[in-house]
Amino acid sequence: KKKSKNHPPLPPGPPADPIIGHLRLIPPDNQEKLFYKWGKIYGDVMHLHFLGRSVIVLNSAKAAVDLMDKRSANYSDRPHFALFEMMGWTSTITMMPYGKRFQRHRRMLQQYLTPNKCLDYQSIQSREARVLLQSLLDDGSNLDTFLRRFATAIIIRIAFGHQITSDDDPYVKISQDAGYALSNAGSPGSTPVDFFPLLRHFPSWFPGTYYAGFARDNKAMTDNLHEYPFKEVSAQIAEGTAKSSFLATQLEAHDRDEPETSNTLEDIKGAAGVMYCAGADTTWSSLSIFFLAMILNPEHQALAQKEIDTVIGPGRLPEFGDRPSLPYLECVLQETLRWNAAVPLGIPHKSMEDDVYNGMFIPKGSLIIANTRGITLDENVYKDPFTFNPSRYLPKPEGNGEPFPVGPFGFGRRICPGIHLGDNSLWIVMASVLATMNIFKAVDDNGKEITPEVSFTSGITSHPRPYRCLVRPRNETARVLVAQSDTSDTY
Ligand code: HEM
Repeated sequence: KKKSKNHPPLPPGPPADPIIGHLRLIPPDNQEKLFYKWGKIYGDVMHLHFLGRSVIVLNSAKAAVDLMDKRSANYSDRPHFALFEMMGWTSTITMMPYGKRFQRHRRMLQQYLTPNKCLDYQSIQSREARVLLQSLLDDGSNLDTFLRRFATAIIIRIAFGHQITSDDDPYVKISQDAGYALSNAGSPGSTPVDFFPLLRHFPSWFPGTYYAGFARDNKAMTDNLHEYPFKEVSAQIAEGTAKSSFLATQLEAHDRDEPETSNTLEDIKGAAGVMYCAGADTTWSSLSIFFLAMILNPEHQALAQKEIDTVIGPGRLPEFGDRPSLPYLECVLQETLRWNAAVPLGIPHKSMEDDVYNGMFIPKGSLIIANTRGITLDENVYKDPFTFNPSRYLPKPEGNGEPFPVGPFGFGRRICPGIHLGDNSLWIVMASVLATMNIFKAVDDNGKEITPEVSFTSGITSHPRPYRCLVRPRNETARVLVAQSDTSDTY
C-alpha cells in the first residue's frame, strides 16, 4: 500500500485471491493459452502475483522488444530456479543470474556459435540431413526417431566431436534422459519448490514435494550428462585423438591459459552440457512442428516444392548457398516458428530495478514472461493467426506483407546463442525433405486418412503430441538421388 502511493499503478490483471494471488488460477500445463486469453482482456502487459512475487506477462512483440531488447540492461536477470539447481544444473547459463559468471559463459558459447563459425558446421548439418533422408527412405513412418537423431547428432558432433552411428550410442541415451527430465520438471521457476525452497527438505509424502522428489531422482542423470563427455574428451586429448569440438577447444584453453583468466572445469562442463540440452530438443521439436504443418497444409508443401524445383531442379540436393534464392521456403521456415513456437513461454527473465512502462509500474525482481505463443498469435499483426500460411509474409498483392515472428529465439542479452546453428538445421532439413519427399497423412486399416490433432505437450520445450504420417520419395529420380547421396563425414 505504501508503495502504491509513490509509483504509477501496476499493469492490469485478473482478480486474484488474497495472499496466494493468482497461484490457484494458473493451470499446471500450457499456461501460454491462458495468458493469451487473458491478454485479450487485460492488454499486452499484464500483472499477476504469486505469494507477493510480481509476474509480468508480455503478449505483444512491441512490449517484449521495448522492455527485453531495448531495456535489456534491466531485464536480463533470471529468477532462482531452485528445482533445476536441485537436479544438478548449477553451472548452466540458462539458470544463471545476470553477472560476471553469466557473461563468461555467454562469451564461451557465443564465440563458438557466431554466424561465421556456423558456416564451418554446415557440412555436418548437410551430412546429417542426408542421413535423415536415407533413414526416411528406409522407413517413412518412423519420423520422430529420425528427427531426434538428426538434432542430437549435430549437437554431439559440434559440442563433443563425437559422431553418432547408432541409436544405442551412449550420447543418444544421455540426451533422451536429459530431454525426459527437462520436459517433466514442471514450468521453470514456477513449481512449489521454486516458491518454497524449504520444501526440498520435506519428506516425499508432504504436499507440494512431488517435483523435489523428481529432481532428486534425476540428479544422477544430470551429473552423467556433464561427466561422461568430459571424461571421454579428456581421454581423447591425452591420447591425441580428440576431434575438433567445443569441449576440446575449451579444455585445451583451460590447460593453456593462466588459472586467473581461464574458465574452471565446472564452467566448461556446464557450458558443454547446456549445448546438449538446449540445442537438441528445441531443434527436434521445431522440425516435428514443420512436418505436422506440411501434413495438414499440402497446398503450401506443393508451393515450396515448386519453388525448389524451379530454382534447383531434380539433379542435386539443396545446399546452403541456395537459401537466398528460395524466398517461399524462407516463409515456410518462419511460419513454422510462428504457428506454434517450440518454446512457447520462452524462459522467464527477471527485472533488476523498478521501472515504468507506458505509465505502468514494473517492480524490481518481477518475473518477466514473454508469451511467445501469444505474441505470434497477435491478431493486430497476423491475419487468421491460427492458420499456417507462409504466404502471409510475401509483399502485397501476393501476400499480406506481415512481419517475420519476433521471439521464438528469445530476447535481449538472453537471446538464444544457438540461433544461427538452430536456424541452419531447420533450413537444411526443410529444403532437403521438400526437394525429395512428399509428406502425407497416414491411413488407417480401412484406407482412411488420419488427420493429426494439433496438440502440444507442456514444458520449456513443447512438442507436438505423437502423430502419424507417411513420408515417401517424390519420384524415382528423387529416390535415386537420396539413396546415392554422400554421407561420409567430411568435417
Ligand atoms: C530451433 C532451435 C532453437 C530454438 C527455438 C531455441 C529457443 C530458445 C529460447 C526461446 C531461449 C530463451 C531465450 C531468452 O531467455 O530470452 C533459448 C535460450 C538458449 N538456447 Fe536456444 N533455441 C534453439 C536452438 C539452440 C541451439 C542449437 C543451442 C546451442 C547449441 C541453444 C542454446 C541455448 C542456450 C545456451 C540458451 C540460454 C541462454 C541464456 O540464458 O543466456 N539453443 N533458446
